[in-house]
Amino acid sequence: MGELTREVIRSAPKVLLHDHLDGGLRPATIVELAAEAGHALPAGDAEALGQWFTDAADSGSLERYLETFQHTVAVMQTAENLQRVAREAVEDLAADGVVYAEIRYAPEQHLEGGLTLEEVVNAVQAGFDEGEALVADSGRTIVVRQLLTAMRHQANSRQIAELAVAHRDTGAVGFDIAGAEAGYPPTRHLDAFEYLQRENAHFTIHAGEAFGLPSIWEALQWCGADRLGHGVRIVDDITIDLDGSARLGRLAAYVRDKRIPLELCPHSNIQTGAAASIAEHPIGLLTKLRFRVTVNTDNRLMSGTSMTHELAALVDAFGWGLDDLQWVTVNAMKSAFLGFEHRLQIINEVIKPGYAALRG
Ligand SMILES: O=c1[nH]cnc2c1ncn2[C@H]1C[C@H](O)[C@@H](CO)O1
Ligand SMILES: [Zn+2]
Repeated sequence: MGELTREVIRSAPKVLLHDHLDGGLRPATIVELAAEAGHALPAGDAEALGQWFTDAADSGSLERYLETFQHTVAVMQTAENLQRVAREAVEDLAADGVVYAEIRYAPEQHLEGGLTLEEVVNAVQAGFDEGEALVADSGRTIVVRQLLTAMRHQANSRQIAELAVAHRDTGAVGFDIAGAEAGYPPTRHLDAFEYLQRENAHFTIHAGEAFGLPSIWEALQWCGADRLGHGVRIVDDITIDLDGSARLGRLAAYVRDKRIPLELCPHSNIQTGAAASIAEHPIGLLTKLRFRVTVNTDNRLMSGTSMTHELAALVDAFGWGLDDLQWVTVNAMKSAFLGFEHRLQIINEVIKPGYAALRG
């Protein structure tokens, strides 16, 4: 589709469900805050630092990818810095045409400067509020909510789940677990997930990224996840016959039948070795098979990406058009943890009119 230039994709309304706050800082902000905090960086200027992050994250291993976060988390240890990073994330997403975003981070990783968990969540919320207001002043609109993540190798998930429930009416719409997947199955945190279910709360689980079907199965059938963070390895349960037809195993059929949202993050998967290239990424197959596909950035800094960049790559690789972009956007909005009426309002008043205007 010739008319789908980057500028058209940028101006199209987009919805982002899987974006890490500590994976999306501006390199210039890290340089400035690291100097103040006395934190040594692997590169001295913003451009070189941005390049260092994408190179270092490009290792083919999730564990090595995650090591780079030490340099972002190090500058997110005061309320002032957290608020700034959160505000800038909202501004950057709005400038990229994102109209709704759920941004996640692990509060337990931001206590080294003496903040309490409560203060961390409040500082991030202050940044989101400030960002939304600045964006509104500039004539755009964006709605941003928090997801609180617990680290899967730690033992704080129940406490973080309680924190998410405590802030459910003040900006936090859900919970997540993240970190190295192999060796840390989601059932380690069953207590947290059962608590959330009793509280009628929403959660997603990073599963099926660096580890395959057992992780997805546990996340859904033991833990009760509403969505799958990545979930890309559900393709391991799909067989393509010689005539090209697809056969779904029981788990893949369950995921599709139940419309379980897949928070796919194509460029991140290439960096961590979960996919070889965009053209070979399972998102092509999963879209054809009508899974509940959503497109996400994961870590804009480490993956050198944006929603526009992710979608442009899919347009190039799979010939996606405006209908496909609208489909993944509506899929994502339907799958958001925001209340139903608010989701519907964004679909009907922002997304659909936005795409209609682009069709001219
Ligand atoms: O793609 C990911 N898989 C697992 N863990 C991740 C991924 N991206 C970021 N994280 C981790 C590193 C961050 O410090 C943490 C909270 O955002 O989540
Ligand atoms: Zn992630």
